[in-house]
Amino acid sequence: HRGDQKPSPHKVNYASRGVFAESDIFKGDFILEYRGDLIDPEESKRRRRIYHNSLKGFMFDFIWHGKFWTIDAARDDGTLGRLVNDDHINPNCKMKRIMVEGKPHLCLFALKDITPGDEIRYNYGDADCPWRNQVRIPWSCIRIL
Ligand SMILES: C[S@@+](CC[C@H](N)C(=O)[O-])C[C@H]1O[C@@H](n2cnc3c(N)ncnc32)[C@H](O)[C@@H]1O
Repeated sequence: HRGDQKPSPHKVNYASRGVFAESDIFKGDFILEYRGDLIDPEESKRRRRIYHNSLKGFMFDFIWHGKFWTIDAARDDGTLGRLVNDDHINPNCKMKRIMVEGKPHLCLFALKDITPGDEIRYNYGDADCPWRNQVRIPWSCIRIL
């Protein structure tokens, strides 16, 4: 859905995409995975150098076994994880690191019951997210779990 077509309970008025519940989701439910390329810091740095600013906002940095990793979801593969927006004040879900066959996956779980029409949002973390200060710079947010 586009955020400007469906009313969001968060009342943030920016022209962008977001993810909205179509059915009931219950506290603790798995919602979706943040899918993309799992890359190391060197590759992450290389891609950040060549990416347009608008693509950098799809790079999700996290720490796993004491090392930095990135899931790069810049390529639009049709999955929804890359379209979920930030809410650092009252998020309704949380991104967690899940190990599957020795590799980390980023999975979103409901923090509370979510009803149809609610926008799905998680806290991007201690990130430098310009929109949190009401400054409209629509690019680059580095998330660190
Ligand atoms: C992973 S994308 C989320 C999907 C994005 N809204 C889109 O349409 O592609 C992250 C980007 O979404 C935007 N974004 C996420 N949360 C936001 C918020 N609370 N307010 C304004 N922009 C937000 C920022 O541009 C950020 O770099």
